[in-house]
Amino acid sequence: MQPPRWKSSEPNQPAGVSSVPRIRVLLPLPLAAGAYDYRIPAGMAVQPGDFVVVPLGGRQVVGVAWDGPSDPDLPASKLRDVAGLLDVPPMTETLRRFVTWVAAYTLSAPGAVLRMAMSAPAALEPPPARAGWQLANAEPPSRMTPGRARVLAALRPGQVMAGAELAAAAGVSSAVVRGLADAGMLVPALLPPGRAFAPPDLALPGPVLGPEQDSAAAALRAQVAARDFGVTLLTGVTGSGKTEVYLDAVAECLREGRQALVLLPEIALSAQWLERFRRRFGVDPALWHSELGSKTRAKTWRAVAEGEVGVLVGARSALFLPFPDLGLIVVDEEHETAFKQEEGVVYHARDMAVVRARLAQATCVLVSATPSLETLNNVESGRYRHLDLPERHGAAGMAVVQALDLRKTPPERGRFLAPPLVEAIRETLARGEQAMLFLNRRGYAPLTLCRACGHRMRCPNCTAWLVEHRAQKRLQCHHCGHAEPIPPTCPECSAPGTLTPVGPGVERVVEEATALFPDARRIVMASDTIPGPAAAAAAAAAISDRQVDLIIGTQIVAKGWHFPGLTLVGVVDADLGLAGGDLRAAERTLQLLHQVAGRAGRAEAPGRVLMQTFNPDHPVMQALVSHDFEAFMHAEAAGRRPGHWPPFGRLAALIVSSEDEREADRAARDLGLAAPRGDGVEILGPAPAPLALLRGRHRRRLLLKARKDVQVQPLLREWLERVKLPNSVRVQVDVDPVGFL
Ligand SMILES: Nc1ncnc2c1ncn2[C@@H]1O[C@H](COP(=O)(O)OP(=O)(O)OP(=O)(O)O)[C@@H](O)[C@H]1O
Ligand SMILES: [Zn+2]
Repeated sequence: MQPPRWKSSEPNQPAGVSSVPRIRVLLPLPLAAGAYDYRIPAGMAVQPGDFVVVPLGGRQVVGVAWDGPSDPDLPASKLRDVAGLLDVPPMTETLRRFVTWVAAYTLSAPGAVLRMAMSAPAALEPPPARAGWQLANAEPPSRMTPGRARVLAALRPGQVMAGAELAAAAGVSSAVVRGLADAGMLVPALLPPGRAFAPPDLALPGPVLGPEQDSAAAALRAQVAARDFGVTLLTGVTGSGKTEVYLDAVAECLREGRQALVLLPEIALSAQWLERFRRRFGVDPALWHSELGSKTRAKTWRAVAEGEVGVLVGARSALFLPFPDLGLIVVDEEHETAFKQEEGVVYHARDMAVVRARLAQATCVLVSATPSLETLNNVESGRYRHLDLPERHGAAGMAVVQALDLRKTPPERGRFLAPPLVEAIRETLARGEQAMLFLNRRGYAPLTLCRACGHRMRCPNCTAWLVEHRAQKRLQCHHCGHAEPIPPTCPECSAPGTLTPVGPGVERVVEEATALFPDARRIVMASDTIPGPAAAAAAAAAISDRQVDLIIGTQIVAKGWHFPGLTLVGVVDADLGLAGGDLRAAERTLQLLHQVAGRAGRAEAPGRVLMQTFNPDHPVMQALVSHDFEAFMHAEAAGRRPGHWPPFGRLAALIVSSEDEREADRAARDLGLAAPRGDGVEILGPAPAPLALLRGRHRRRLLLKARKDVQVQPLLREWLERVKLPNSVRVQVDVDPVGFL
């Protein structure tokens, strides 16, 4: 093993009971036990943070030397040796503490969290060295051509250049370079590692900020320059320039020589954001999301660890990247549920961003036009600062929002667009402007029903209806991916041709719009038509270039798009998110509809938003019409405070699941009987989850509701320890649940 570049070669003797030097090593595996002890062999120096190779059973595993004392009762004879040290920058103490913190908060195995911080295994191997050519100290060759002379002149003594680059610099073919090597004039040499990411150009002028933007930006810059922990909520109506303002803080962070991380809820839909970044800094930021190829992942992870990445834009998992000195974390659209990870380690990236910022002595900026009640409550209690941009940038005013009462002006039979909306689209298109129709439901129809017997087509694996996708002529489950052809007869009563689609999905709206506006150039934006970042970028470009008149889509269209020609937004079913009785149903519906509405009228031409609803008097509709988000959130707070619902109390959910229904019931009952009791603690359930069957597993839920001053983690830990469950039963713990399915 070569001495690593990253440390002195002095062997260390960590505190231990015996004279045998030992160290704890955390492995990226979901082991409940946490770190294991290993012996440090003579001549090896291992410090907490070092990436090490250790034996585990019959395997060699890469882990991280961890903090804390080793187990004094473990005899030295039981210890196995650390097998090797990897040539990677060690994991910082900040990141190690973050891993430990997240594990404790979410009740996850520390190794499961560590795995998220080591999510690019290939990055732990040294980057492949590339070979190039260097001048040899040799006699000039007997045959000297002008081409050969140019090659030799292109290289300074000691300089190494790649063959292709050298040939290009000399204007010769690569055969000429090879010929010189054969003649002994050039010798192979290793190229110095190149920079994988170009540094952002801080000399480029940003936009001239308006007075309110300017004072918000100045406050953020000061916070970043203070190099101290602090959280700021940046609010402002859609189109007020929040992005431009926080990019100023990013620039300040780079000037401080620290790294900046920007979390976006859906990085695949961020083409316009990336373009803006490029304009501002002259380079692309590093990216991090689940669709990166493994090579790019490895390259990015390594470059982050080596401090070479100034700005990284990523999805929630980017929080676990090994930044050496993070100075700023921005969480854009902080209210978005996409920041909640629901599988594996269940965590909320917005909340964990605050934790990582605190551990790193960094600034955290939460950005939204419609912040969550959690965040507003933190502003109210003085924990977070608040900066607000009250107006749209430039000439644009806020769009006029109207609720369209479907009871008064219903659509024609079998249609879904009410006459006033149809008329508004017609006028908009006639003016040469763009219109958008939004329905947050994929497919053609959410339900297929037999007209003869009333049978509903359901998923065999989930508590869910099958959704018709007409283009594929299939019924699909949106939870488990089950798909089947549309049967010619009803599977229940065998009546032929009686299966009927009920309700609209976005495909059905497209069908209706096509019939109504056959000449309009349409684009459909749903996850099946916009499968990835490239498709999203192409769609955005086509809309910006005015190659499209009518945009029809699911929540993809609500994202931060800036389409100057778009003046009308029609919401096909504004009531959609209100059903279900979820704690945050109203809040979330408002946030989503506000965001869609915010796409209209962002340039000079005024915008208009029409929301089709059966509840025009609902507080959500009223808040949207009056643009009074604040009053709505006050009312929300007033509704939640007395019952100690979040953010005025704490929640944790246990989801018990098994392939065997009775086993799931038994386990849920046993957990219910063993539930913690006491002052300020309440247990709701067990009860079947709304998705009582999901991917073939029967699911039961228990909810622990506690007063704000109660620490729920120890309660949960003791609770789970009290109950012995069969291995086939899974219990998922969700601290601060966002979804209740
Ligand atoms: N000071 C400025 N000078 C020039 N252009 C600006 C300025 N501020 C904002 N803009 C432009 O106005 C548009 C809206 O700004 P931005 O996207 O930052 O707003 P936002 O508040 O983040 O919007 P949303 O919440 O809808 O995503 C963008 O095209 C942006 O480039
Ligand atoms: Zn299913």
